[in-house]
Amino acid sequence: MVKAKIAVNGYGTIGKRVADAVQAQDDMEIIGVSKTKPNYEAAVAHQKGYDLFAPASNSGAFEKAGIPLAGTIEEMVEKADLVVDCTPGGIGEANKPMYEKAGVKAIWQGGEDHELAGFSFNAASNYEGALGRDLVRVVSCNTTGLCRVIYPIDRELGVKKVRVTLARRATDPNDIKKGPINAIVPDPIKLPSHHGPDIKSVLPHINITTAALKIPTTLMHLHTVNMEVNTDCTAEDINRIFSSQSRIRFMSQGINSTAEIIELARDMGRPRNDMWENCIWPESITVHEREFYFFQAIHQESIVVPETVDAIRAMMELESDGAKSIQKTNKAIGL
Ligand SMILES: NC(=O)C1=CN([C@@H]2O[C@H](COP(=O)(O)OP(=O)(O)OC[C@H]3O[C@@H](n4cnc5c(N)ncnc54)[C@H](O)[C@@H]3O)[C@@H](O)[C@H]2O)C=CC1
Ligand SMILES: O=C(OP(=O)(O)O)[C@H](O)COP(=O)(O)O
Repeated sequence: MVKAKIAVNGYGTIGKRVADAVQAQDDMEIIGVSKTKPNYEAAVAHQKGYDLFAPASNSGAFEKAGIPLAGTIEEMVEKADLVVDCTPGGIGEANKPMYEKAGVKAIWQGGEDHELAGFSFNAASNYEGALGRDLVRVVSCNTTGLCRVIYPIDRELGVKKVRVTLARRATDPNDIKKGPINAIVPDPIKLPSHHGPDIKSVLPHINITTAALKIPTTLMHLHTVNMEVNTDCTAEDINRIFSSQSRIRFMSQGINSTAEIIELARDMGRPRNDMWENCIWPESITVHEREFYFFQAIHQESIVVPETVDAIRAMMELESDGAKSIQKTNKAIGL
């Protein structure tokens, strides 16, 4: 089988995980990853066998550091069928002309606006809409986590409205630049947070409002979700619907915190302690009339990774059935 040629532009928190997940599939392969600076991540990418590309202006720094380059970012893009842009939020937009010039398909992550790609993706919610597309945005980690629960509930019970409060991790574990250290920050102060409008970019008919806070932790986000549905239901019904989703995992056996979820991922031998699934506490599912509540935790560093693989498969038309792609992706990465 000829594999789809995938490049990762921006080998950071998301990019390195996307590269490994793509490489684990049998219908796509990584032809290169890019770094701007010759740091430890660049060295590890090289050790792993990835061809490394960098801006032409920085090639001297790589040479000095003894990290071999395979070429410039432009040359990497030319070689690819599809580029996954994993540069920091707001940076990826400037790369659009380069992708268009090379005639390659492109995926951006949730730090970019919906309008950049014109199509926002979540595998369970709208896989078929991405078939054959040239440009797609995979929505952010929190938005992905919300789409995964809203879509199946809407399909089975009809969603009347959703209200979510998100406690967002302040920054990623490797990031020494950002805080807060000793504060809880309404972020943004003006409601709604971007997550509600982003959900509507995937599921336009959902009535949703979101409020978000940043808290001094790096491990995971935690959502308090409140949904009103159009059909009478019990906690068992909600539990059954969530149980049918392969990317939802129930938390039990003494797991009462995000810290223990990460320890579980470590104990399971997950790469980089990644928890690709939404982590829902079934005990928290509480139904009152047609309204219910629950808590879920979201591992921000990894949740969008399987979705990105599915987005590639849809755009490259390697599989027309979303459910089959989800299954294939899960199996290859060990989910
Ligand atoms: N970290 C997270 O929790 C999540 C991030 N996202 C989104 O994923 C995207 C990437 O975020 P992260 O991986 O966290 O960022 P990051 O800062 O960890 O990694 C970005 C990488 O891009 C490189 N880079 C910077 N400028 C570049 C340029 N002009 N050309 C090529 N490479 C460049 C950096 O050196 C770094 O290796 C953003 O849109 C973000 O909003 C989505 C879900 C979760
Ligand atoms: O996509 C994410 O969060 P989000 O869904 O709250 O935008 C990631 O955790 C990145 O968030 P950041 O913009 O705080 O680094």
